[in-house]
Amino acid sequence: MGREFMNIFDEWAESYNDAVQGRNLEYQDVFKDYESILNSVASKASGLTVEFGVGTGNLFEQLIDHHLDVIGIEPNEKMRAIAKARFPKERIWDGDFLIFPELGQVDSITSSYAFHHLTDDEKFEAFQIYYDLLSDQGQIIFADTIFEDDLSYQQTIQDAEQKGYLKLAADLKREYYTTIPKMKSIAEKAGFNVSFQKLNDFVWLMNAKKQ
Ligand SMILES: C[S@@+](CC[C@H](N)C(=O)[O-])C[C@H]1O[C@@H](n2cnc3c(N)ncnc32)[C@H](O)[C@@H]1O
Repeated sequence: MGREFMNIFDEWAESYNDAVQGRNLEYQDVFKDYESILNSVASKASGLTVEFGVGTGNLFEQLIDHHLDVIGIEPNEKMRAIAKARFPKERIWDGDFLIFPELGQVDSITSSYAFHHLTDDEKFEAFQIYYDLLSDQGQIIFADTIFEDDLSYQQTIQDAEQKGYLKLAADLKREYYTTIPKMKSIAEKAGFNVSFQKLNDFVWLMNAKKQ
């Protein structure tokens, strides 16, 4: 289910929006061009759109601004409460990438800064679920930290340690960041054509379309 990191978000919920605005030095490069990254996701979505890992609702807001019919799924109670307070009339439900309320068929599955909470096996499980959930022209549009290869992953951890960014280094070691070749293979095995676009030194846009 990938819900093992909920305690981190219990602590981070209140200050999360400071971090995305660059006020947390360690995460400045991770959140560089944050609003434009979210816009890259929202501008590709169409039709009935689900967002996983809504957090405080920043991508959710852009999806609404793009006039999409959106359902948000967020497992952390504190994060969900913040998003719900911002968008009281919208559908923001408890659930996670793998276990969520019945949605019917959807056209776009979106997420930002969240898919790395699943192991690679869970990522494959999620993509299998999404294949059945999506309409024929449906697509997955995720922005998340992902590395070009294992070497660049290890180098990024070393860089963070050398800069004294110990929280960032611990995060990179603890959570399930993957590489582009691994993610490409996961998506293709689940029946998708996938492309990747680099958005900053950490974050890539992944666009997976049903074959
Ligand atoms: C770094 S925040 C990103 C929030 C928002 N999408 C953004 O771009 O600012 C990650 C979010 O993913 C959620 N999350 C963690 N594990 C998850 C899971 N297994 N399924 C869905 N969401 C998860 C966390 O609760 C948190 O709200």
